[in-house]
Parts: sequence; C-alpha cells; structure tokens
Amino acid sequence: MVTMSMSPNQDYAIEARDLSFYYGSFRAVKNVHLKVVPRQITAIIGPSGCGKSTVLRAFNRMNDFVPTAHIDGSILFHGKNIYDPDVDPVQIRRLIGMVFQKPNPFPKSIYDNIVWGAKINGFRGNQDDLVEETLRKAALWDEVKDNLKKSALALSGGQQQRLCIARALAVQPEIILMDEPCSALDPIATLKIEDLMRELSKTITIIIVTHNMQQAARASDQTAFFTMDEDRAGLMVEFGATQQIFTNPKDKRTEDYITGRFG
Ligand SMILES: Nc1ncnc2c1ncn2[C@@H]1O[C@H](COP(=O)(O)OP(=O)(O)OP(=O)(O)O)[C@@H](O)[C@H]1O
Repeated sequence: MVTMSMSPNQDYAIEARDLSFYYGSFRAVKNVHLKVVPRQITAIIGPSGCGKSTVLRAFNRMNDFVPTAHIDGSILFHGKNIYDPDVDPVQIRRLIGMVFQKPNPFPKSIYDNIVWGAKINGFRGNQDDLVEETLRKAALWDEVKDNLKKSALALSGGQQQRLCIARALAVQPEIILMDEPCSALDPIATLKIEDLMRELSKTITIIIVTHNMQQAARASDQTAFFTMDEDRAGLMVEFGATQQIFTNPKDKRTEDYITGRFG
C-alpha cells in the first residue's frame, strides 16, 4: 500500500491531468486538466450529461464499480496517480470521501452511523468523543445530542444529509466530493449545508457538482464549467475564481450558460 503524506508546497489538493473517461467505447469526458485548490470549495457546473458526475467520481475511483469504465490520463493526489496498480482504492476513498444526491444514512442509529466506518478504518479512540466531535463539525450535535440512539432514518432530509457529511468526516478525509448534495433538500436545509461547507473548507477541500447556479455562485471559491462537444464527450471549457467565471467569463460558451442562453 502506498503511504500518502502531504508535501508541504503542494499547490493543488488533487489534479486531473489530461483525463479522458470512457464507458465501454463511449468517451464521456475528454482531455480534462483541472487543479483543485486546497481548502477551497470548487464547483463543477454545466449542462446535463456533460460528465460532471463522471469526473467527480473519478476523483475517488468510485467508477471502479462500473465494469465498462476506464480512464486515460491521470489523477494526481500527493503527486501519485491514484489509478496506479499499487494504489489501494479503499485507502483513496477514506482520504477522499463522498456525499451523494440523496441522503443515504445506514439504517442504524445516529451514533452507529458515525462510528461504523471509523471502526472499519481502525479507529481505536473513544467512540463517544468521536461522535460528539464529528457531529459538532457537521453542525448537527445540538439537534441530535439527546437522541443518539435513535434511527438515522427518523431524521429530516437535511439532518440526514448533515449526518452523511459527519459520517464522511469521521474517517478524517482530506477531500470531500459532493454530488448535488442539496437537490433533495428545501431552501433552509440547503443554506445550512452551504454554511457547513464554508466552515469545513477551513480545513478540508470540497468539490461539489451542482445544477444550481446560484448555489455555485454563492457557495464556491472556484468554478469549473463543463459542456458537451459535438461528439457528445464532456470537456472543461473554463476554470477559475467563481467571481470571475460569473461576472467576467472568458469563453462565450460559459457566458451563454451562466446567462441562461444555453442549458
Ligand atoms: N454507468 C454508465 N454507463 C454508461 N454511460 C454512462 C454511465 N454513467 C454515465 N454515463 C454517460 O456518460 C455521460 C456523462 O454522464 P454524467 O452523469 O457524468 O453527466 P452529468 O453532467 O453529471 O449529468 P447530469 O447533470 O444529468 O447528472 C452521459 O452521456 C451518460 O449517459
């Protein structure tokens, strides 16, 4: 197994280098170069089918579960291509966690949702402390502290999503990938998640796929705009500071998309 320790001067948290992604013979994404800035929130936006989720999942090898999927190019994490044969994907998914569109807590207690993954990953510390600390980080502690043995499925959708974020945090990742994490939530729960993302980004890197352009504009530091080419392959058109992308895009395709003329 490869040990990944942060090199002190690394200017990216993870980097896609000339990444093309295939499902069988279909090239879903082509030639993506993307350097994700550490401890910031990066939003990936673009029209349906342009490969946002595919790229996001490539960042922690979640696509390994799709038998026809394969990549060209590399994804560098601590200077190492995570697709190299000596890299353990389980270790990658511990360091690069994921939160999905629909909250998916385990059908267990709130407490067990937090400690389960941590125990599998060799956690030997005090479980009560881990649960409290993690739920505080996920801005959920005050709402659930008296009901830790209650089923996670009895929580509201927004609370379940914050629990899923807590569950991801419990194994101390460096990066959290979020695939449309608020699409099943109401506006108040959505804002709570965005506040939480802002707080978490002081210490970890967040990459979020969102269809909601206001959310990208409001909640991210960097934005990557993807679109689809004539061959239906997704490509990255533009990447930069969110404010620049939304106020002064360099590419006409970005401008058309963010002003609602396309997509
Ligand atoms: N498991 C799969 N097998 C085959 N093709 C797939 C698979 N998953 C995605 N695709 C195809 O890859 C392309 C990119 O899909 P992807 O879901 O990454 O796009 P997206 O931008 O996230 O779309 P959306 O915004 O609609 O979620 C699409 O053409 C899609 O049909």
